[in-house]
Amino acid sequence: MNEQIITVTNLTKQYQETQVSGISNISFSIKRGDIVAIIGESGSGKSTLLKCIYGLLKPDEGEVLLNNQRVKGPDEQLIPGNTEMKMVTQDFSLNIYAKVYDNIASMLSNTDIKAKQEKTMEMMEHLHITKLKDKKIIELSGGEQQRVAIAKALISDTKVLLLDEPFSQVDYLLKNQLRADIKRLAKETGLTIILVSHDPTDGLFLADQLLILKQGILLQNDKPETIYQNPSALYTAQILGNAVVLDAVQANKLGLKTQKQHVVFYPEWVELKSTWNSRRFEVKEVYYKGFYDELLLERNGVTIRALQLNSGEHKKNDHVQANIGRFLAF
Ligand SMILES: Nc1ncnc2c1ncn2[C@@H]1O[C@H](COP(=O)(O)OP(=O)(O)OP(=O)(O)O)[C@@H](O)[C@H]1O
Repeated sequence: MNEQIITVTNLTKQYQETQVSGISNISFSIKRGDIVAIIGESGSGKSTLLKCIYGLLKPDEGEVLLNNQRVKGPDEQLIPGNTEMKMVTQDFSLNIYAKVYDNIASMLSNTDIKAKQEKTMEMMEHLHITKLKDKKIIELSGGEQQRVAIAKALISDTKVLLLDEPFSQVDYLLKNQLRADIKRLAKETGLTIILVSHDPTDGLFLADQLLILKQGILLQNDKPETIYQNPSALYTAQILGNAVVLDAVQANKLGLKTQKQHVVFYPEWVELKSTWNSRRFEVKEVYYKGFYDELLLERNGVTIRALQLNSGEHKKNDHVQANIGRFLAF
């Protein structure tokens, strides 16, 4: 069996000829059973790419292969989309007057009623919505509706699940739970998942492969940890983490030499010491974050951020030595 389930080649879709909009010359492939996260700022082309993969939008150039078969565009078939893929959009496409159970079960055939009941109950358990079984969709919160929509997409033995902002409606606790459930489901069932998100932590937590989009261009395509540790552009570091960005003048004031325009590092790359032979910074603010503090440090009029795992160790107005162990220049 082919390891790659999806291959995207030179995919281009422009909405307007004069402006940058849509996506441009995107190529990548996806391994069967992987979770792929598409991350980028608003308007970077994430939904356009997802719709082209699903066959809802016709690309101007390039193609998408699913199991070596070209995905047909909306003008080539009666019902746009693809039967081997399921897409959960932000409007959920549920029958709002029908019950949760019926919405999910409606995806299965009636040939074996017992199997249909068992499978529906099992899927509701996976998504933690068993208690909502007899409620109508209209009576549910946004987050609950989102879980029903995912259950409905998953139950029909789909090969590829496309999720557009899957956790936008759920609270922090449930989001973590759902992310873990989706990861487990993907690994158990061999399902391939492509998700689009504003939230970089979705990609870092969930994905086997991360795609970074900027203005319709694919900037980086790699494992999340590789991209996080080695962002190829300033944009990537900013979008993925809580990166500190200094211009060359500021960097120079801290003794960070560069020929480039910007210096970038993550707060966790800054090492703190209580004694200060050199690199003496003043603690301007301490932000309590639970099991760690984020410190705002200043030296020569330049402010940086650092983490202190030993919460409370350095306090406001203290002086510390801060070594920026590693930085990148762009
Ligand atoms: N139907 C359309 N007609 C014209 N321009 C469009 C259309 N759909 C999207 N665009 C433009 O294409 C670009 C990419 O849009 P897209 O919706 O793919 O971005 P996105 O990354 O999904 O954004 P968001 O995170 O805000 O949903 C944007 O500049 C958008 O304005």
